Amino acid sequence: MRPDIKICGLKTPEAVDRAVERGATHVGFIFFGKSPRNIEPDLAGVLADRVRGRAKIVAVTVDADNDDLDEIIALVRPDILQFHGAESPERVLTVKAVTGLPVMKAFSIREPDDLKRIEPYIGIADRFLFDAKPPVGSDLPGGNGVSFDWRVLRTLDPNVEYMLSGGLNRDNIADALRETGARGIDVSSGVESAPGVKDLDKMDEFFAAVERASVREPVSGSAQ
Ligand SMILES: O=C(O)c1ccccc1NCC(=O)[C@H](O)[C@H](O)COP(=O)(O)O
Repeated sequence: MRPDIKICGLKTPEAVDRAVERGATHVGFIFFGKSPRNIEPDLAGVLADRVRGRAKIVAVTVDADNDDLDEIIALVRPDILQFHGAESPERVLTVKAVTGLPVMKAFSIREPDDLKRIEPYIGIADRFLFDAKPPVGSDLPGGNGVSFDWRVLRTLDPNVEYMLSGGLNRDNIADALRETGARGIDVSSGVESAPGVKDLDKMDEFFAAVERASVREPVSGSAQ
């Protein structure tokens, strides 16, 4: 089955349009000043309006305070909040209660023990996003274009809903899907020509690779 596909860090109408034309189920906008993908909420709102109703609008923040979240929600009207910082389960619960929006909570993963950190969020976060640990010296908690060892997810409860993220690209997405069976995938650097610059051809190639991988997918567990 084709996974949900989130294209993250969009900044231009061309990139937003292409992502959704090619079948992105989610489009992500980054609100983090140090990121080359940072976008002002008013521009993100304009871009979101181009595809509203055709793809889920995801607002990505890092330990954002209430004022920043209020502004983003008012101007972007996201369908989902992605928390990519150290937001506590209590913070996730409070934001969900106040805003009525679902929250996808990101975790950086390197080894099996890292998965234990999701436990307090089960039943609270609506979905998880598993990303790689940032390289030493990186200013960014995400969008670093590095992968983690997907075999770590072998021990994960199959009922846990997550998006696989971190260093995905046209060349490794088939292996990633085969190894994890992820029902959602997320990409940023892998469809860029430079940090923060989406490459429409790379985006096309990524979607084509996902299609090929989804067609080849074995029908394990099926009687037919
Ligand atoms: O992408 C960023 O610049 C970013 C900055 C701060 C917090 C989160 C960020 N990205 C979040 C995402 O969902 C990315 O798509 C994810 O980390 C994967 O990125 P990549 O490894 O570049 O595909």
